Amino acid sequence: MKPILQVALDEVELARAVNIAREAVAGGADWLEAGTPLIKSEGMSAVRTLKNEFRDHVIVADMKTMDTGAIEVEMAIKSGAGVVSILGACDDSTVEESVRSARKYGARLMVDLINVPDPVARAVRLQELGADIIGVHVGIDQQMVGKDPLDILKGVRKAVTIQIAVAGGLDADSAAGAVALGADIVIVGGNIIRARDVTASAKRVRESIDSAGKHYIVREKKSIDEETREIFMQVSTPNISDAMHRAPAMRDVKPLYEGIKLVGKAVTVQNFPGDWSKPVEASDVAQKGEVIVIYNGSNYVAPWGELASRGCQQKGIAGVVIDGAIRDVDDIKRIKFPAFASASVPNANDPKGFGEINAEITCGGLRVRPGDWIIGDDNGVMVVPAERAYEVARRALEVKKSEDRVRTEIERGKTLAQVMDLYKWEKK
Ligand SMILES: O=C(CO)[C@H](O)[C@H](O)COP(=O)(O)O
Repeated sequence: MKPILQVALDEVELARAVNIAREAVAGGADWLEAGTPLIKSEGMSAVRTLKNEFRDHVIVADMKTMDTGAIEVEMAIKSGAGVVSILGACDDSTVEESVRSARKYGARLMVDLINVPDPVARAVRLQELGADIIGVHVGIDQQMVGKDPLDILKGVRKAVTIQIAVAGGLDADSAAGAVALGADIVIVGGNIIRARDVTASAKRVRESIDSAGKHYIVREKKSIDEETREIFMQVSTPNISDAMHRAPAMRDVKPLYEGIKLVGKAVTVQNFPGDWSKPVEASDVAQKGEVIVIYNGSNYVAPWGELASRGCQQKGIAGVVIDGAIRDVDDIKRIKFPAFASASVPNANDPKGFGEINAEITCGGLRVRPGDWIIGDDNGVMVVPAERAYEVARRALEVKKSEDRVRTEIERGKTLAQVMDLYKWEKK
């Protein structure tokens, strides 16, 4: 049996969802899911509209029901859903009521294991209760902190015989992995619906799952730091700011030249104006890929210049960020060493040995601790606390994906206000 490709329409605008669904169907989507955000925003009319537009496709209503199973399942089925999804975390009585309703009105019941403490035991129980499909699902917020549905799938597959659907940040590669591990249905949201070319992206997933048994190779997982760096290299500082609830960048700290992309963990320096020992000694402390971040305390005397930059470049240090002045701007530009500063002056003064390396500092108005992630580009410099780096990177990537989709719609002739339906979402 060919695996089923279910595309989750996690949109808030019905018209956009329908357009995306059309493109996804052209790429090979089998089932279309009215995602929870769409249902919350548009209600059952989302399910009704999808059914009317796509008569030959199964419409899945991702109700995420936690209580009153009978009513919610009934209303979804009567609106056109062929599959209704409820939460496995609910009470058994809610599952039983949902099963009764699904049987009565002729649809299948999917039960979603999102956030269930013991997914294997719960899956066994849900099968006993009459669920038709088990949903192995790692939610979007959980994905952002590194959880992976494929880690749960193996155990659940061994424990139940009913169909299994898998969801949670799947792309062409991991969707194939899910099929290779025994999934019958793969649910893909973001990686299809937010792609610049939805049809091409759905097609990639389609081909990948259809040949999963033959070609799938389990890839080694990268370290969190490696993955974090790779993602930060792909996103912009505006993406990161948006991902951090519009957090500010370093104030007045600007790139020395256009086109810099700086990513790395911070080695910090608290300096005193008119001294340059500690900033330059930090080049001996910093490792390959790290960023030296200096609070200099003055825009009128530079603790850093071309020679320090050359030494760092030789060692593979990613760059320097200075709240304060820099010098030798022309030479630093010529050797293309990534540098950000708030001013440039010719004078440096003397090395004296005051200050401290790897203390907590404030740079451009932001707190920076050793090991925090620093990301700089043409827009400015963002600081991401070490303990949230992976999560912020993943969220920034989601922001980028959403923007890619919005860009496509603008290129087709709409304004940003129209694409986002800004008027509807103004605060009332
Ligand atoms: O139900 C959901 C979130 O709760 C999503 O629809 C599901 O996770 C699929 O989307 P994605 O592929 O973006 O994770």
